[in-house]
Amino acid sequence: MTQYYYAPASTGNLSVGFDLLGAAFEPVDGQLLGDVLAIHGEAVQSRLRLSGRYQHQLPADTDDNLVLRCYRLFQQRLGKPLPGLELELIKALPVGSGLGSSACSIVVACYAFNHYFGEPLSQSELLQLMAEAEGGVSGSVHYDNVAPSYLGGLQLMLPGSRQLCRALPWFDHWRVVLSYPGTTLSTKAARAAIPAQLPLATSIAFAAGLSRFVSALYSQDEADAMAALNDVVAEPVRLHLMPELPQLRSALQALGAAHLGISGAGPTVFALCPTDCAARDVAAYLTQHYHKNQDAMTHLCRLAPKGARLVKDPNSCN
Ligand SMILES: Nc1ncnc2c1ncn2[C@@H]1O[C@H](COP(=O)(O)OP(=O)(O)OP(=O)(O)O)[C@@H](O)[C@H]1O
Ligand SMILES: N[C@@H](CCO)C(=O)O
Repeated sequence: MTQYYYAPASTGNLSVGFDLLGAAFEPVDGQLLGDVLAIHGEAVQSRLRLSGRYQHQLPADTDDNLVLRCYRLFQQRLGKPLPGLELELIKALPVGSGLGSSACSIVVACYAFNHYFGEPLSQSELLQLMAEAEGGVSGSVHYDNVAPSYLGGLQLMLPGSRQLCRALPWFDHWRVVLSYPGTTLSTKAARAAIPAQLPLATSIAFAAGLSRFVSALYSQDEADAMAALNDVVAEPVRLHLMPELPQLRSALQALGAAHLGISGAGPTVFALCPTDCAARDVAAYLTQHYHKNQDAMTHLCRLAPKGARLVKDPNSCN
């Protein structure tokens, strides 16, 4: 019987935590915003079929698809060959979008293989495998998309600790509007814009912003958490890739958004809103002013408490 697995979209950095903070989001209307992987059965040789809204953005040769690359990596990690699989990737996240698209495929694939074969890898072994696979795409290992997509929620990376990452508190009424303009930005290219070293004043401002945000979440000081959201690391050097950001920010703040930031490496933006009403106005504005082509999409979301998991057949009506 076919098994369907799902992993949600994610926003890396969340403005104050470059490479250290990431959140999984889901539309409030109950839609799935993330990739689905179907395991239809076993075969002599693994085969991958592509479907879904953004299948046209994937490499034509499925051998280059991250799903099959992850299956090879998974077998290497186990140190033994596994049977071939009949796979289908339902690609719902645009590639190079800032929504953690490659991470989402990696997470859903690694999670599915581990579940299907009886969970031979522990949670932290699987997370490490996912981060290595993601590092192969973006040029350096970072967990801020794979961790939330795998585990759900808002995740703070803890480099050097055994736990690897920890879920942070949030505000349940916060809404996040994710808007993808339909154009592409390569994560590798956007990472090349980040300087290898930061001046001391920027390093202190970065540490201060992240600490202030995390401490405001723990003390449930909403105003302080919102005020802390200021990107001093990535936005200043990536602004030339997304020059509309300052104008969009002013317009959305006038509509009630508390913050507008770059989702991951962009070009998707995320707007944090304190109410549903403000989020609806912000979503309407972004749909009208930020969409560039037919591939564009805007979703009114909340934090996704759950990450990768088994789901029902997404094509069935019940
Ligand atoms: N299943 C897949 N999903 C996404 N990208 C894939 C997949 N398989 C192969 N790729 C390739 O991996 C690369 C992903 O590039 P990149 O890291 O810039 O995008 P991304 O992860 O979608 O970005 P972001 O994290 O900003 O959403 C592209 O070259 C793409 O063709
Ligand atoms: N932290 C990563 C996220 C990529 O989606 C970056 O900003 O490069």
